[in-house]
Formats: sequence, structure tokens, C-alpha cells
Amino acid sequence: MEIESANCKHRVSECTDFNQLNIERPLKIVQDIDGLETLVSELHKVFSKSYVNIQEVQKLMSSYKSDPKHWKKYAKFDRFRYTRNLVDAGNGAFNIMILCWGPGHASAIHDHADSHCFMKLLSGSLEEVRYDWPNTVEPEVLKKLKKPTRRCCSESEDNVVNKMTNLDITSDCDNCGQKGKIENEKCTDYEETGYNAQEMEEIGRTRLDVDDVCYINDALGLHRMENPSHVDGAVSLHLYCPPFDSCRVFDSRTGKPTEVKVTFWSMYGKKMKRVIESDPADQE
Ligand SMILES: N[C@@H](CS(=O)O)C(=O)O
Ligand SMILES: [Fe+2]
Repeated sequence: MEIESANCKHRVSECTDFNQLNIERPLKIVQDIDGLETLVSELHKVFSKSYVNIQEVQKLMSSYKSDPKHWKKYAKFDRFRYTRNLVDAGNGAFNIMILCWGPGHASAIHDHADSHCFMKLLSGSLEEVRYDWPNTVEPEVLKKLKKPTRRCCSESEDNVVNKMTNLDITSDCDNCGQKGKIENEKCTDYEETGYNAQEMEEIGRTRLDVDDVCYINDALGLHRMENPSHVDGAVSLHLYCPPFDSCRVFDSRTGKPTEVKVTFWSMYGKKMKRVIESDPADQE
């Protein structure tokens, strides 16, 4: 399947072919959408169709040239952590928001709740750090991809060939109780903490410059974003489809996931009342 035919109106795990999701590099195309409002209305047009391909969304986002006068009313910073500022709720099909990163602000390692995530840098610079999924957590998309596993009691000799990641979740065999290989080999922390801890593996870093667009979904791994500047803020534009209001954050030392709510700092340019709860804005 070609990249053009990936329908991002659906959750990532509902896509029928996963190879096309692998857009790893920031896209650099400069065209001429002349304002954020125009971009949003173009996105509405695209998402009113039943079939929306990933590249179409990426191209649209690339076609808009960032200009602070278009988005400054949404750019509300906090001293302590990055903020999420809703621009448009996309008629329920997507949401688009502006994230403001103060100097040194970073997100925790997180997933994207089985949604497609497009991101464009509007100002400053950001670094994306990608991670492999920890062996102990299986995302929806990989459950779908997984072929029948070889069982230790030899009911099935099917080989598991997982092309997307080395995800390897093993557990005791239901029939004979034999322990999974990974569990036997890597259980040093398990007895003390009750959790099979494993340091998370970094699989790549990408520096984003202004107007670059990149894309991630759970099939491609986990990530965290960081504003590497200790002086300047950064502003990014994020589009999620379908929209989500919670995701998982991961402890980089153990891979342990925690479900967190994601909230908005402002909506449509108006600051929200402060609700104290955790989200992926926690610093490393
Ligand atoms: N996905 C994160 C921002 S980022 O670090 O990609 C969020 O929506 O808060
Ligand atoms: Fe993210």
C-alpha cells in the first residue's frame, strides 16, 4: 500500500497496512497557506471526507508558513512546564493545538493513545527523542500486528516475525506454567519491586527547525520533546486524530507506564482555570 492510501481518520491500530505509516523525517515543503485560520479551514475540508491520508495532512501543515501574528493569541506560556492550547476541535475528527515550551521544558516519554500525531514547529527549536516500547507494554497497534506466537507446549509452531519493533512480551504458559524467556533473563528488579524494570532504549533523535513537520504514531514508538534552549521559548502546532484526552507516560529507568489525563492550558485563546493534575509535561 502506498503512503497516500493510509487513512488517518481511523485509529492507528485500525489501519490495514502499517508500512506506510513509517514517515520518519521532518517534511520540508514550503507552499502558500497564508494563515493559521486558512490552514484550519483546509483541514476541516480534508477531514469532512471519509478517507484522509496521512501525507495529505502533512502536506497541508507544511504549506503553512509560520508567522507569530497568526498564532500569538494562542501562545500562552507557563513558567514551569509546557502548555497545551486548543485552537480548534476539528468537528470531533481531529484537534489542533499550540504547545508552548519555555526554556528547557520537556515532555515525559509518552505514547499517543493509538492516534495519529502531526507536529509542526512554529518558533524556536525542539528536539524529538524516540524510544522503543518497553518489553512489558504492548500497544494496541502491535496487538493487531502480532501474528500467532509459538507456544511452549507446541500447539502451534508459527514463528512470530514482528517487523515493526522488537516487542517481546512473554508470560507463563497457561498450560504448563513454564516461564517466558524474557522474564527469566531480565527479572532482577522484579522480586524487589514486583515490576520487571528495564531501562528504556533511545532509538533516534531529530532536531526540528521552524516550519518542519513530523509525524508519529504508536507503531513508530514513543517519544519525548525537549526545548534544548536555556534562553528561548519554542512553539509547536500539533494535530491529533482521533482526538484523545489521556495517554501513557513511561519511566525512562524502568519502562513503567502510568495513564495520565492531558489537559488544556487555554481553549480558543482563553485561559482555563488551573486544575492540578499530572500530564506528560513533567520534567525529566
Ligand atoms: N504529545 C504531547 C506533546 S509532545 O511532547 O509530542 C502532548 O500532546 O502533550
Ligand atoms: Fe507527543
